[in-house]
Amino acid sequence: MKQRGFEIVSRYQTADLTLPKRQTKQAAGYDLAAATDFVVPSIWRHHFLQAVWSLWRHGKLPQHQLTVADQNLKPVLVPTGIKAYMQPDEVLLLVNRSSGPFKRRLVLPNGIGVIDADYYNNPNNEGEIFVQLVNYGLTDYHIKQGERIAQGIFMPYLPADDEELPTLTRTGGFGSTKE
Ligand SMILES: O=c1ccn([C@H]2C[C@H](O)[C@@H](COP(=O)(O)OP(=O)(O)OP(=O)(O)O)O2)c(=O)[nH]1
Ligand SMILES: [Mg+2]
Repeated sequence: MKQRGFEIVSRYQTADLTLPKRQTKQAAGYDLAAATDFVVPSIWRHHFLQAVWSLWRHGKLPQHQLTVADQNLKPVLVPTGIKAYMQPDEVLLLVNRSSGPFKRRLVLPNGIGVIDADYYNNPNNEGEIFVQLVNYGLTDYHIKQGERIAQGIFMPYLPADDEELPTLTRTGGFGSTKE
């Protein structure tokens, strides 16, 4: 019987993606790769430097520039083309590779991505896993399709005593529960 694993989402069926793999015998994490080439802009290069320039020229940061900068500082969501199925009492934790910051200056701004069991096949995006990334390096980082950008670790999770059971059905991710 199928317990847990990965599948390719429909929109990438013809894109020649490979399913996440563990690299060594006792590796805990299944490496997830980018489904497309993707540029992760450096936060400094485009925004911080512009702000310093503006401060130097005008002695202040105009509000419109702050608004634009804030929008542009939003993390990118890198598609993996992969969805994960698992048991109802399991979760897939999405964590950075240690080489993320070390070699690429890439971090997951959410720390750990929580991929819930009920995200799988949700009606909004089929449960495709996205990796949120921020590039704190000085230059833009060009991810190549197939480059491993994060790893997923399957874990069991525990419910609290006497909880009021949730009734909501997941329809998507990234704030789909409206808060
Ligand atoms: O790095 C991530 C984190 C989450 N997700 C997906 C899977 C997860 O099941 C869903 C919701 O994640 P989470 O509960 O952490 O985010 P939220 O802001 O609470 O969104 P929601 O209101 O949809 O629960 O988004 C990803 O694809 N990548
Ligand atoms: Mg949530």
